[in-house]
Amino acid sequence: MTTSTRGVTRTPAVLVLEDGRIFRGRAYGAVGATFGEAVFSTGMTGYQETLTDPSYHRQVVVMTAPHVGNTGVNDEDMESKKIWVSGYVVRDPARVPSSWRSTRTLDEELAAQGVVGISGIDTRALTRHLRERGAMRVGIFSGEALQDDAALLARVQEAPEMTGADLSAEVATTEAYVVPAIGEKKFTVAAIDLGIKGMTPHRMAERGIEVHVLPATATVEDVYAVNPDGVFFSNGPGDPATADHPVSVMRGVLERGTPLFGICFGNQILGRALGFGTFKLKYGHRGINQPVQDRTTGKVEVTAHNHGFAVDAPLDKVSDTPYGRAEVSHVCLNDNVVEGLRLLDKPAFSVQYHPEAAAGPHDAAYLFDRFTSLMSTASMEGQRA
Ligand SMILES: NC(=O)CC[C@H](N)C(=O)O
Repeated sequence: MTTSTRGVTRTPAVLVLEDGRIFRGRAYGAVGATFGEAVFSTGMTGYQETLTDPSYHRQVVVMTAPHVGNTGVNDEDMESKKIWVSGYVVRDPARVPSSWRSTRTLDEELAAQGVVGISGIDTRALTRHLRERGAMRVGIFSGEALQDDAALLARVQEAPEMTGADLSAEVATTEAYVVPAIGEKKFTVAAIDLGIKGMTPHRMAERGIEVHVLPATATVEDVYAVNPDGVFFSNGPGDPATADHPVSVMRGVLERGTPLFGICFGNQILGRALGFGTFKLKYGHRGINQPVQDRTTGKVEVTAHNHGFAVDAPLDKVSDTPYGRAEVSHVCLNDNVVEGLRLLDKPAFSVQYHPEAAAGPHDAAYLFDRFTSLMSTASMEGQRA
């Protein structure tokens, strides 16, 4: 038996960073070898939502919270059908989960899904290292995958980098599907799935929106075939610089002036569609307590984040774009990173963070209401025309 149902195992494991720093611990979840980009998340709760967020595809997530797995795993909090992180790093796994909703331990779930992890390492030291040196490639090795350190390091250095990675098609649906409105149907939205989280269509459905989730490969014609009142671009993994197809679809939507909303990858795509660049942050934002200011109201909200890239747009001026004037609507108060964009002459906006709040605070839920009111206004104008 190489893993234990109680999160405690004596099977040695090693975490090797691409710059040669090594941490030794114990296997957690599946035993074997895995690779990805090492990133840290500061969320103290919500690990199940983090693990199943498709935006974490090809990332090895380091939890800064020292005790992980306390509430076990249930069937309700999944953001997608499976765990997407490529590896998981925790300090001290819970030995006995305690929640009335829990049906199994986190360790069992990781093992059942073949997700290689490591526990018993100094996650604070690892996080400080990533904060100083930046997110970088990493490997976790246990069981038969253990070799001498130099051989493991060579394997890590051969793994693909996140910069330049085009990953949406690896996580998105291949078939369109519909999430029905809850209660009276008021609007139809075409949602481009670049790695969508389950809570996002749900938040729209709660507001009377019927959501047609379309594959990442959907064309402008596919979008308008559902006769949408609004178009949504989802979160997703990878480097936004590679997302040429969604950028061209979004430009088609902007040309027609249909109400448009984007979250995270969707914000980066709006940035690119408007002609701004995107860049890789040194170590990104991942957690559920990031302060963001909505510059349109001055209010500060506490928000959920998971992004490693950001839009490069001027904070202090309105920009002229091919689709009219645009401005930075939201900014992160920790580091002044662009957290939202809006057009002044068209009903289009986006945020870099996660108003669907899975997991996370609900401060930003008003953004779904903003999208709904853009659709209401557009439909009233349509009736007047
Ligand atoms: N959650 C997301 O949509 C992440 C977007 C992008 N992959 C990034 O890391 O910045």
